[in-house]
Amino acid sequence: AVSAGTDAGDSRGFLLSGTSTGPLGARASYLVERGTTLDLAGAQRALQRGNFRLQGRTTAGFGIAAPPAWMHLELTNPSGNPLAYRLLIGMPWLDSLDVYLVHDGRLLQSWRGGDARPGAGYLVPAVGYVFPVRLAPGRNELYVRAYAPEALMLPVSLLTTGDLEAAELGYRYRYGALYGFLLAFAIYNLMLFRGLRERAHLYYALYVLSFVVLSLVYTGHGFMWWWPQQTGFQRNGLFAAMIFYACAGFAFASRFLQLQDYAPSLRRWIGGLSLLVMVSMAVFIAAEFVRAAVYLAFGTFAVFALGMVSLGVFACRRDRTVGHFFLPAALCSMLGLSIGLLCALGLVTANEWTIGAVEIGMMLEAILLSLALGSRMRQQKRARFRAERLARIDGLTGLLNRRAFITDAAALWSTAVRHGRPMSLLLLDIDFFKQFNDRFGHECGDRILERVAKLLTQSCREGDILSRWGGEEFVLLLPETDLAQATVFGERIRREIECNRIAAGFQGPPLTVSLGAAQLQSEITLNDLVDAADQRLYDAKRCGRNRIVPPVAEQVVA
Ligand SMILES: Nc1nc2c(ncn2[C@@H]2O[C@H](COP(=O)(O)OP(=O)(O)OP(=O)(O)O)[C@@H](O)[C@H]2O)c(=O)[nH]1
Repeated sequence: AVSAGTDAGDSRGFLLSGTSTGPLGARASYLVERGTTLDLAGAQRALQRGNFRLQGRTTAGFGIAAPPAWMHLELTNPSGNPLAYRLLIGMPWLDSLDVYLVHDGRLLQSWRGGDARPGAGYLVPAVGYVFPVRLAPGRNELYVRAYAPEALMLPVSLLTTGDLEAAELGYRYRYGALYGFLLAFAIYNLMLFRGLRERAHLYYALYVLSFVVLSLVYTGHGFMWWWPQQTGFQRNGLFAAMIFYACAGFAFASRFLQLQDYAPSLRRWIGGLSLLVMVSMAVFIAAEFVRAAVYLAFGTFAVFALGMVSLGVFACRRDRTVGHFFLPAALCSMLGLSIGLLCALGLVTANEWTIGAVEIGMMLEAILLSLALGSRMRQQKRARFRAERLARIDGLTGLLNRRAFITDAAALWSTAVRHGRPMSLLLLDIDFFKQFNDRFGHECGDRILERVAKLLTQSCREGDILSRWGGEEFVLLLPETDLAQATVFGERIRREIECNRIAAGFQGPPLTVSLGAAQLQSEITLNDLVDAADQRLYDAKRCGRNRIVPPVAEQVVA
């Protein structure tokens, strides 16, 4: 939205044409205020003495924890009429900003801005400080004194009202999208944490939210809209959010990369250092050690940028699948963060893209991590499903175990009781299994159990519940089956096992089974039904084995 104006001035001045100028940093000269504080007259004298220096960059940078700096810019209006412009100092986190417009050596107007002063005068969030200047015909001079203890840069340009509005609109869309996306992502992770109780989601939500707070502070959105009078909060909020962002990021990385499984001491170190950094920052803020807070915040950021990528590499080297998702995501955000840091240190020229690199990196990271979290969730779901399945299954026969039987039977039980439907239970026990085991060995015993299980599975109808009750005992719950039908079914099984030569291959007597059958009666529990069948199984054993009780002929009396 910004076009370069006509430049026919000398290396320090700028000839205005009425259109927007590009960044004017290379046209201005600068003086860093060391020791004594200068007022306008002092700055003018320093200029005359030749103490102002060119930086030769489109945007001047003074690094972190820098003292206040002065800028002087000559603007020549060659037309016969005043030119109205918006002077844009594109740095929303300046603590103090004094702008003086001098014409023919006379002060025409001055403005005061900066977020160390209550009220958000002249601040346009994300865009910077905007002053309405009228540049009279002839030679105008701008003197700007700026101070930002965190990181000082001075992106200066003159915009027409239309170009400024277009730029503002662009920023509004950009931050609307950024905050909307990140907040939705944070809420999504908080909900996942609530449902799954997995702390990686909580830490990620905190990490994203602290970035949003950090961005609200440094773009001035928070100061403009929510806390225009709280200058202390504006300054300390930045330091606190920087530290919290890094610590939440490390906590998330430790958890997400499951460091506790293969690098528990590294995890403890990260936790300990994070705590130390947070406590130190709290002390610096309370004691108003601003320089110490600045160094700690930026130092932590640098360690964070390196640390996140190193953790990703470490996890990949340990063959952790999550590392392969994490590393590219961390690379995106850390690249953005590093560009932002270099920009703050004055090592990279500040512009819309270098200052916004952190946000772009953060968006990319969130997108990549949402894929990673999704895949991790899928993996965990599969593992949980496997574990749940294994917990229900008898390892030898592959049938349901006793616990799973009781759970599954409960559902059928209540339906049968509610609707007065018949239901029966068969308890089956292999005869003389001990002898068989003793004679042919435990291994052969196992094979027999597997074969009996297979035969029972093939004999069952859909809807029956078959389970290994324990040892060489099996149970069958038969819905929609009365006692007569159950005993017929049980008898068929008994005969099949007897004739099927289950124990073929072993030179021994044919394998037989005994069964007890019982039918659901009103007012009894599943336990009662099992007990009744067990009693009959005992009777079957007592009466010589290889039979079902009640026998098929007695169905009517049961
Ligand atoms: N191979 C094998 N044997 C098992 C398993 N579970 C239990 N057993 C054996 O099954 C045998 C059951 O013996 P008992 O309870 O005396 O019953 P039985 O020999 O079948 O005699 P009756 O039931 O009275 O006909 C024991 O020797 C157990 O060690 C298993 O998973 N594999």
